[in-house]
Amino acid sequence: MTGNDILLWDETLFKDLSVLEPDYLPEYFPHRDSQLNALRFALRPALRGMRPLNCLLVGPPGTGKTSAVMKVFGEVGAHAPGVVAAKVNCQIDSTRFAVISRIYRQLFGISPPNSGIAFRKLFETVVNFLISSEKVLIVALDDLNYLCYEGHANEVMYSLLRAHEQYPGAKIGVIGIVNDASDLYCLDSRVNSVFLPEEISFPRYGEAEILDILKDRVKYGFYPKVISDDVLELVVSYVEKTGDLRVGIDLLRRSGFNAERRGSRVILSEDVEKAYEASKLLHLCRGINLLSDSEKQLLELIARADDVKAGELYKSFHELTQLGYTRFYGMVNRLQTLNYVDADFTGKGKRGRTRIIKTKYEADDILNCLKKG
Ligand SMILES: Nc1ncnc2c1ncn2[C@@H]1O[C@H](COP(=O)(O)OP(=O)(O)OP(=O)(O)O)[C@@H](O)[C@H]1O
Repeated sequence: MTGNDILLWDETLFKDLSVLEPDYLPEYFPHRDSQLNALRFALRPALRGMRPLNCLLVGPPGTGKTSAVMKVFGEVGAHAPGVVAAKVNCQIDSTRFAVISRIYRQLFGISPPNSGIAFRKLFETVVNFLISSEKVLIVALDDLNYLCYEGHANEVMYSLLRAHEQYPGAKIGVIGIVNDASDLYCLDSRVNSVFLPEEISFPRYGEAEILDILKDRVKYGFYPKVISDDVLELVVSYVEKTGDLRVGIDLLRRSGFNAERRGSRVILSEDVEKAYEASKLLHLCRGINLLSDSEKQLLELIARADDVKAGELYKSFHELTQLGYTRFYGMVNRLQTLNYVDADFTGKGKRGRTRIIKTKYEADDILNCLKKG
């Protein structure tokens, strides 16, 4: 190591750390042109004062769904004075009152009166504003499945989508964002018959796409020559495992901190390897956090049991939740689809083949995420 390789105490490797923050909305947003265009097309009627087409954005974590909506909302804000947009994170705001409060705050820039006001009153204030100002409202419901888990999805969707029936002249469109369309199992026919969304799919990014996107973050986030092509490729290989770009951005940030901690001017593969231990949990914990309470209980039973036979697992699950076999079976399949568990038929049971269920991650990592959630 030469003197030049050593970082002085007041020096940093980061040219602009904000570029590596999770909520940063990048200028360069490649590989999502068709999804952005589909969104723009669906929202186009709003620019002419009409209700837009509703949309459902579907794709695994970290594939750019939220960012795509924020990009298009930015365009709408800049070019369409007759349209107002609001984004609600349903993980945080999971009741009808919380959703409308969030919308209120984004429309009026102030919090609604917080004591004693009913949902109906708040909703009417929003709708009356839309009617009198002749504005169209677009609401993005991020992680919409959370409203299903909390049992509020139908009332929220119903209020927004059928507002025009009760308040003629109200024009509201909804963009739902989910990881998996089957997460919306709870929507009833009254909602489905008006939601009828344009489904826009966000597939996992491939290796070349991940590299392209991360190169841009490296260019603006770090000083030149902080990360070599080889080390960046190592980062990409880790991201490829999950397809979650958030892991990649987090990995770059943590690797930079690790190199700084060593007092080095360059990020080495050891900094990335060390950072991955923390970053990989980011993906896992976020995914686990999105599961319903019963799915979390089931995953916890599997993680605690090591390898477990399906029959035994069902017995413990039923004792814990009182849920029946059909729900259990559906949840095991979902945990398998999400890649948290293996549930293959192996060995022989007394009455035929047995299904052995085990986690695909370290049980401790899963239990840690469940504890954090
Ligand atoms: N095409 C892209 N170009 C540049 N950055 C991207 C792109 N796609 C995603 N990102 C970045 O990856 C991170 C995750 O993206 P985003 O939050 O939009 O994903 P998501 O699909 O909404 O994830 P989740 O389902 O977990 O909420 C963000 O920091 C975002 O800026």
